[in-house]
Amino acid sequence: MLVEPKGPACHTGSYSCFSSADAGFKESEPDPDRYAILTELQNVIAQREKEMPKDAYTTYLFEKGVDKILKKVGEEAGEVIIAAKNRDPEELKWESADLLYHLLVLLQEQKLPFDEVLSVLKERHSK
Ligand SMILES: N=c1c2ncn([C@@H]3O[C@H](COP(=O)(O)OP(=O)(O)OP(=O)(O)O)[C@@H](O)[C@H]3O)c2ncn1[C@@H]1O[C@H](COP(=O)(O)O)[C@@H](O)[C@H]1O
Repeated sequence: MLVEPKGPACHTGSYSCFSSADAGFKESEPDPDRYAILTELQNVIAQREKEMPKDAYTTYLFEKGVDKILKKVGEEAGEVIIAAKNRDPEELKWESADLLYHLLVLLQEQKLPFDEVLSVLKERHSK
């Protein structure tokens, strides 16, 4: 169940009880590990491709092959476009997550390390 607080939800007056301060960070600073989920997800996807466990959705995608994965990337990109066009932030959040996941599956299928994509961004940024 999702609830949207109308004001501070924590007795400390914070927006949420789940503050980054609990993890040893100042609330004003972004958690430096906040993108670690991408690495974790990439590792799980690589593991799925190697082990192909039954009943895993990622296994299903690898079994179906590249055309299915490409179709999903296209579909999810389309859903991102629709959500943005409708100015629906909740939908946009979900569809963006779907797109990122399917993109990571595609990169794994193509044997293109996600690191190399990040390096391109870093290189562009540093110019
Ligand atoms: N992040 C995701 C993720 N995002 C989206 N999806 C799946 O992508 C699908 C998108 O929904 P759709 O309605 O478009 O597709 P569908 O009708 O279910 O399937 P299709 O027949 O269209 O392919 C859903 O089945 C979602 O479960 C994901 N499936 C898995 N993960 C993560 O991948 C990791 C490995 O998951 P498993 O492979 O399932 O163990 C775990 O960390 C998961 O949380």
